Amino acid sequence: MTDDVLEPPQIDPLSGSAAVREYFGDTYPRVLAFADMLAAEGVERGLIGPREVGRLWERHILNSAALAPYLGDGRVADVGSGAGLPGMVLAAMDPSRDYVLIEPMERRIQWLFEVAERCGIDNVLVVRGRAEEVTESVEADIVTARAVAAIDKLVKWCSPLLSPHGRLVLLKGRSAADELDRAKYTLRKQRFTGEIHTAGTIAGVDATTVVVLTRS
Ligand SMILES: C[S@@+](CC[C@H](N)C(=O)[O-])C[C@H]1O[C@@H](n2cnc3c(N)ncnc32)[C@H](O)[C@@H]1O
Repeated sequence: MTDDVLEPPQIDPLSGSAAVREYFGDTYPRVLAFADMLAAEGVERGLIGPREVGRLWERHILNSAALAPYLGDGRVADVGSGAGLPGMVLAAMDPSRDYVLIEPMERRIQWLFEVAERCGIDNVLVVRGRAEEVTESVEADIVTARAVAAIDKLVKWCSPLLSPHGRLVLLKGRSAADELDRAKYTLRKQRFTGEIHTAGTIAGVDATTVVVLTRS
């Protein structure tokens, strides 16, 4: 048996905190509705591990939100949305534009539809497929992704989805610099330049690493 099985789900102390409410402002109720649904059903539906419930805001909701300042204008497609991270969080924070959530697994697609409906996040278009299979039907100015693949692969899969001067905005861990280095031939071939940013959200929550790849 693992710790995951033995540890009961906990309530994330950040949920409902003044800092979180202030950070999300008017969009807090939509973000909260999604976070509550993920906390209530995510483990049973195989979307998150049991230990994630007690750290949902720091590790997942705020981590996803950290991408928001790097998006810029244009159409956004989130590749490999899974439980809705980061795409559903970003859509909940930004109701005035549409987000395309691309995900190949039927079970996760069903989840994303239910979240959109039950949480009133009606600015998402959920598309079933792998990124490299939907290039005929999706065009975006910005592609986001978290925990889907290494940068080299993501660029190969996602650049056909992007408009000519489009950007990839990726949540990455400490491996960001190594991944960029390993992707250098692909980046050069596809005319991307990369920047690494340290992106914070609220005080006391670890900053995360955001990689922005811009095509010239
Ligand atoms: C580890 S999960 C991460 C999910 C979510 N982005 C997150 O951070 O929690 C990876 C997700 O990418 C999806 N995926 C894998 N390969 C993909 C591809 N080629 N195109 C789109 N999605 C893909 C998987 O189905 C899965 O939902």
